[in-house]
This record gives sequence, C-alpha cells and structure tokens, in this order.
Amino acid sequence: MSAAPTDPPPEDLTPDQAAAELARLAAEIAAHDAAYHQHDAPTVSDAEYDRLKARNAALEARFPELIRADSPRHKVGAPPAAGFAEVRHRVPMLSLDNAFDGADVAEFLARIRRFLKLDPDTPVDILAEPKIDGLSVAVRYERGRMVQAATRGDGRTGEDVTANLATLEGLPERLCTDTPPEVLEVRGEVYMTRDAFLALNQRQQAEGGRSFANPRNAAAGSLRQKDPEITRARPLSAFFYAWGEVVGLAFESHHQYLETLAAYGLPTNPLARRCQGVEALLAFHAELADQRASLPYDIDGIVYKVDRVDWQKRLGEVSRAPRWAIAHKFPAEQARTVLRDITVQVGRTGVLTPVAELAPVTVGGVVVGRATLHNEDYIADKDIRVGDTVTIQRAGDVIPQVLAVVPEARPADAQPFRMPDHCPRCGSETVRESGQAARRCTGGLVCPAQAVERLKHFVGRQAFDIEGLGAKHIESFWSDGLLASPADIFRLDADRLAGREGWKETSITNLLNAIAARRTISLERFIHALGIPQVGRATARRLAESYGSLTALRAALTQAAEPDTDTGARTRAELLDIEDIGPAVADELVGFFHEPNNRALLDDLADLLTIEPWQAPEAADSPLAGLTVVFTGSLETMSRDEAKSRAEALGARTATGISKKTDLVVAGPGAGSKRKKAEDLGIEVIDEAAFLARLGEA
Ligand SMILES: NC(=O)c1ccc[n+]([C@@H]2O[C@H](COP(=O)([O-])OP(=O)(O)OC[C@H]3O[C@@H](n4cnc5c(N)ncnc54)[C@H](O)[C@@H]3O)[C@@H](O)[C@H]2O)c1
Ligand SMILES: [Zn+2]
Repeated sequence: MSAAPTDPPPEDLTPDQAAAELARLAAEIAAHDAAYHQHDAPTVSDAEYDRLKARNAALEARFPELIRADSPRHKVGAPPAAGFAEVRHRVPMLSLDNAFDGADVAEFLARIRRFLKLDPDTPVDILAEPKIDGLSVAVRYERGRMVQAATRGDGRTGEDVTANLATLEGLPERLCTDTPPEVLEVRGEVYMTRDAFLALNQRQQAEGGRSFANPRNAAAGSLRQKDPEITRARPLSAFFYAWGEVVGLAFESHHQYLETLAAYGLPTNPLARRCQGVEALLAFHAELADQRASLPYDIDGIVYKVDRVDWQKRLGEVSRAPRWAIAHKFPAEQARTVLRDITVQVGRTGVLTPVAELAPVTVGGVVVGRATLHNEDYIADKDIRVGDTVTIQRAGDVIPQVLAVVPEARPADAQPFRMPDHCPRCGSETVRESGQAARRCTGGLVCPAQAVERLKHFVGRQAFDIEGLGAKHIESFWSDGLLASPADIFRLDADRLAGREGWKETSITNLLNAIAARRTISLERFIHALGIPQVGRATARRLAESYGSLTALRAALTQAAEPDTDTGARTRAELLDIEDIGPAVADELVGFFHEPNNRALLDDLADLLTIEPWQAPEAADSPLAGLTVVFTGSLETMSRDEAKSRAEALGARTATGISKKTDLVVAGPGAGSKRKKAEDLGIEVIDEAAFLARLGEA
C-alpha cells in the first residue's frame, strides 16, 4: 500500500513526531473500526482505511519501541454493540494479514516453508478461496442441531444473532447426517448478493429508510438487527469456510473439511481451488479478478490457506491473524475518462458536495458516469477542471472517486472550478466556516434539500414540541406539498387535512389544537427551533437572555454582518462576549440572519406567532436560583426535559455530569453511578417528591 503523498517517510520523523502520529492513528483507526463494525456505516473508503493501517505499520516498523498498548495492530473488529447479548468465542475469531502483490505472496509461501523447515521438494498445497465481502459469523451445532450464532465482534466476544440467523435461507437447522459431531462450530461469511442489495436500497428509499453504501454494509446492517423479523425480510446468504470449536469430527485438510460441510448441507463456495506454488496462486487471483465483476456477490480478494490441518496447527497465529493464511486483496480499479461537468449536490444537512459528471467508462466491469469530488479543497489541490481527462478509481464497494488529472490532456480553455456561492437547490447563500472543508447552504429552513430534517427539528420536543406531528407525518406532508416551510405548519387547516389516509376527524382536531397551543412560544425555544448549525438549546437560551426579543436579536445580527463598520465591530464583539459563542457560532448566526430567504421566513413566522420576549427567572427568591442541578434515573410525574426546563425557569443551571460544581442531584429509580458519585462528593441528593416540593415553594 502506498502512503499518501503528504506523509513524510518514517525515517524523516523524530521519535516525538512519530509518537504523536501513532497516537493520532490509533484514535482515528479505532473510530473507523467502530463506524464500520458497530454501526455498519463507514465514513472512509476501505482503501483509505487500509492506507492508515499501512502507515501505522510502517511507523511501528521504524519505531518498534513506540508501539502502543492500544495499537491497531493487535485489534480485530470492534466490541459488540449495545443491545445484543454477548457470546464469548471459545476459539478466538481472527482477522487476516494482507498481501498486495506477487512479492508479498511469494514471501508468505517462503515464510511457511522456513517455519515448517520443509525441504524444497515437499509440496505445499494451498487452498485458494474468494474473499467474500460480508461479515463473519460463527454458527454452533450441537449433535447436529443449530443452537447459537454470533458475529465476530472483537474476536473474543461477539454479538448473539441466533434468532436473526435462524431465518437465513439455505442455513440448515439440522445438519444432513445421521452421525452428527458432538459439537461443530462452523464459521463463514454472511453476505448479500448485488441484486438483493440494489432491490433493498430501492425499497428503503421508497419507504424513506436508510440506504446502504454497499452490499457489505447492507448485510451487516441487516443481520445486526435487534428485531429478527427485520432480518427475515432481508435476503441474506452465506458461505462457510472455517471452524471454531469441534468435538467428534476429524479432518486432515481444509478441502476435506469443506467437502464435509457441503455434505452436511451447508453452503460452501464452489470457486475454491487447491493450488501449489506462487504462479498458480497468482494465476487464480488474475482469473477471479476477471470474473469478479460478473459474480453475483462482491469479493475483495483471494484468501490463501495452508491446506494441511496439522501444518495449520504448527504455524499457529500472531496477535490478530493466523500465520497459515493471507488475504491477497484486489487492487482498486482505475480508469481514465473525460470530466464533462461538475455539478453540486446538497445533502440533508445542507453540505454541498461537488460531483464529477463523467463520460461513462467501464471500471472493473461496472459502468461509471459519476464520481465524488469530496469538497472544494480537494478540487483545488488536484486542480481538477471541467474538460480534463481524469483518472478515476472504484474500490469495489464505495462511491467512485476522481484521483488525478492527466495534465497533458488539458484543453487550452479549461477554467478552475468555483463552488457556487448560492445553493443550487434554493438560491440561498452558501458559506464555508473557517477551518472546515465543507461549504453549506445557509437556507436551512427554506432549502428543499434540507427541509424535512429541519421541519422535524422544528416541531421536536425541545423546540415547538407539537404533539402528533411526527417524523412520518412531516415526510408525507412535505412530499404532498402541504408543508414547504415551518410557517406552513401554522397554515394547516381541517380542509386540507381532510380525506388523508389514516386521518380521522378527531386526529385532525387534535393536531390542529396542538398546533394552536404553540402559537405562543418563548424566544428561547423559537431560536432553538430554527436549527441554526451549532446553536443548541443552551446557546439559544443565552441569546434570548442577552437580546431579550427577536427584533433586538435580528437587529444585532444584521449589524454584526458588517464588521468593518464601528457599530458592526461593536455588535460582533458583544456577540462574542456571550458565553459559549465563539467565532464559528457567530459566523453561523450572522450567515443565517443575513440570508434573505431566512429573513422572509422570520417575517412570516413573526406574523403567525407570538414570540414571547425573554423573561428573567425570578431568581433571587427561588430555592433553586443559582444552583447547578443534575437529574439522573427516571422521573415519574414529568419528562426529564420538563424537569430541566422548570428548574432553569427558576434560575437553576442544569448539567448532565456530576462534578464538584454540582449543587443538587435529583435521583429517580434506576439512578446508578451518578448517584453514587454525588454521594461520594457529599452533594445533596433528593428524590422526585422533594424536588416537586421545592418547585412548589417557588
Ligand atoms: N472503511 C472503513 O472505515 C473500515 C473500517 C474498518 C475495516 N475496514 C475494512 O475491513 C477490512 C478489515 O477488516 P477485517 O479485520 O475483517 O479483515 P479482512 O476483511 O481484511 O479479513 C478478515 C476477514 O475476511 C473474511 N473472509 C471472507 N472470505 C473469507 C475466506 N474465504 N476465508 C477467510 N476469511 C474470509 C472473514 O470475515 C475474516 O474475518 C478491510 O478490508 C478494511 O478495509 C474498513
Ligand atoms: Zn439550499
């Protein structure tokens, strides 16, 4: 694996620099592991992830004394996610070392011969199997009956997915044999075929659900469901190729084991082949690389395994991978084509992503017409221009990306690309915060790309808190044109809602009443409801407290938009004086209130609503004034949000964690470690009834 062009060679680093980079890599790789293995939602491509791992390995090779206890080299996967019962693997489930070229494969074979001290005439059978891009599972059969299934987890402890896997088609509940072994834990890979993946994504999109980046994530996300019924509805498949605990079954070679599994009725991969010598392995690798695009499922390489089981045992394992096997990955597939245009997509959070519109080209058997360009810095760094001939890469699974420009092929009139300063979806201004690569549309509340997310936030519990207007209703109202902006919520009437599926007269009346009840709203909630990035409940409260009314807030932020004037500079300084408001938050606020689309909406809302000016809590004579209060455990008579806001209304501050600054803890049933910590620190702990009594005193 090549290092990124910007990585200095390890030899050039001082030990301090190397230690700092190793620490950063450990944290970054652990975060990617969690995203990938626990949440089935990677945030970087596998190629990028592999590059980080390779960089880590290169640094560790140069500075072995700096290898960290939490080094990624020791780790397999990620621990089980919350919500699953845990299964302890009696035989650990390992990962595999990687080979990237013929030299790596030759070295793998040579190492085996050296380790086993084989003389040159002794043949070494290697079983080569496609490396299925899915997730590993262990399925335990006792006396021929399936009793348990688990994911790999961190290799020692996995997640119990017995009920989920029981629904997998083609997985026998009983092994097809009259003489089943006492215990047989078969291991293999659960995957989703490409067709099933495409169909699932289409269905998910139609239903407004989450779509998956690739079949691997779809398989993992589908298997690791808390509700087995959901798994049942997802078409999963499996191939088995390994074993864990085995009692009462003997086999001498890997291929013999696979034959036994097939005879038992377990799915095994028909493409596995026994080979000898590096040439045969590389030929098989090349053959499958050609077939790869036409296989019904994704593979990301070939796994080579020593066939003889006694040799496997002698070879054993090193930290996280066996010595007797290696994964020979396929290179990412690349092609050249012409960049016809750069379009800009707006995501649900308002982030603008430039997209390369390409002259369609086949990459590894798949026609690619678009590729991501990530963000404007990426385009500028590589100086990518419309009309250029570019190299693109498809790493099997992720969205193709533009890697580089072919400079000799640039047309004379090619112009550098500029990100639009207005949103292509709604025309609002776009801004880029200092220190961030992403540019965002500031028209949050009026931008169709963001509308649904923002509307959901707007009616949410911490904002307008409109009961009966849930996420599903928002989506369906929005797609039917009933709601385009938050102001439309207050224009809904019985006529427009009548006749909608699932809406009886009473539910319409209830919804309209709930909306009417919110026509008067506190300034603090109103600001929070606007969903301005980085402006949460606490910041909204501080703004309300500092400016008092919406009119005053708008006036200040309009002035702060002109920092070159005296008044502008002063108002900006005042804004920055408010606790928790730094330059980035100030930019967000100014950008939001500056955007004409947002201003029109605010005018609209001000007409429809009564926005109550800030009322200072009558702090002095309240028993909670000035105290920092933490709620823990469950409350019976009110929600935690309500308890917090009532405490705050009486001049208290609320916090989530216990510290020396905490004055009072309200603990309900189920309060665990926080209660203990509070008691240890000698902080007053009261129950809900006592809390209510204090509210009553106010
Ligand atoms: N994009 C990300 O953020 C991210 C994060 C973590 C991991 N990853 C990717 O996941 C992989 C690393 O994870 P890993 O530890 O599972 O290693 P791995 O996928 O490289 O190899 C080990 C796994 O291969 C699987 N496998 C498939 N077919 C097999 C066969 N025939 N025989 C044996 N094993 C077979 C098994 O599940 C085994 O656990 C890399 O490809 C990495 O790029 C990506
Ligand atoms: Zn927009």
